Amino acid sequence: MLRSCTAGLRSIWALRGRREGAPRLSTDLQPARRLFSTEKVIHKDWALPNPSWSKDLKLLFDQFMKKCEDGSWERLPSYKRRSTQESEDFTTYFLDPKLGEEERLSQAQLFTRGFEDGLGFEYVIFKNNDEKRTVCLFQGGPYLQGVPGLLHGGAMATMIDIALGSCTGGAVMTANLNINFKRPVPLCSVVVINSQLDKLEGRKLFLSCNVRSVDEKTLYSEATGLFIKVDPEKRST
Ligand SMILES: CCCCCCCCCCCC(=O)SCCNC(=O)CCNC(=O)[C@H](O)C(C)(C)COP(=O)(O)OP(=O)(O)OC[C@H]1O[C@@H](n2cnc3c(N)ncnc32)[C@H](O)[C@@H]1OP(=O)(O)O
Repeated sequence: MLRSCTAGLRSIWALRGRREGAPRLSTDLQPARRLFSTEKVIHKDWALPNPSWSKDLKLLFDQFMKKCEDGSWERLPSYKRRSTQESEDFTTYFLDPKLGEEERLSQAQLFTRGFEDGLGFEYVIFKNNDEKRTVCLFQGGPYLQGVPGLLHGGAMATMIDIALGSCTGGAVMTANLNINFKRPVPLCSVVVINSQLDKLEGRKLFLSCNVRSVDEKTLYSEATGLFIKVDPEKRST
């Protein structure tokens, strides 16, 4: 496991070296990743393959892309910043314009997308709207280490939070997250997070998920979460 991780790292460092002095998104290195405007970093879709993705991750990605062809599944794009509408929902709720926070937050970005390719969180989420469930394919890179050779539990919790959140749609906050860590996850391995919406009660969304190995033989974690739709009539701060 560590050998394959080292090999992966070597290719990551090689890519980093090649990138020095060049624009971060030179198209020869990341042909599959799209740019939607001249504001490169902001609008890049990160939920697409890059050279750090392992064979397992690419294979699963291709399988799910096939499932998207009949419209039953969709791949969720992922940006460093939320869409304008989502940001507006949250900004209205959380930020006091009098405090000038908008300027301070102009550099804010989703922390799972703040790592160089392959070093942190590599993931893509597919959603089945009819079945109210998502599948998240996640490869945790070497900067997410906890116990030597293993993925940090906090990194796993982060991905579980995002995976559960992806089942909700709209502006929600995590109110409660309960995780049972059953087996440690090897660093640089690929896991599959199956999440579903179990119950909707007013503004409360009850969700659950499990985290398994690619061959489904190992159950790494199980979790439940309570998410609350933000109330536009309320301010939290
Ligand atoms: C690829 C794209 C995907 C992208 C998807 C990305 C998803 C990313 C997800 C990341 C999300 C985060 O990290 S969020 C960051 C971590 N979370 C937070 O910081 C949340 C902090 N807490 C809060 O702001 C607040 O407590 C809220 C918003 C959760 C709830 O406040 P509120 O709106 O005033 O609601 P409130 O009236 O208190 O509660 C509403 C109902 O919920 C119940 N309730 C509230 N909290 C709890 C609780 N912990 N446990 C049980 N029940 C609770 C209340 O009893 C009530 O039930 P009843 O009386 O109606 O029956």
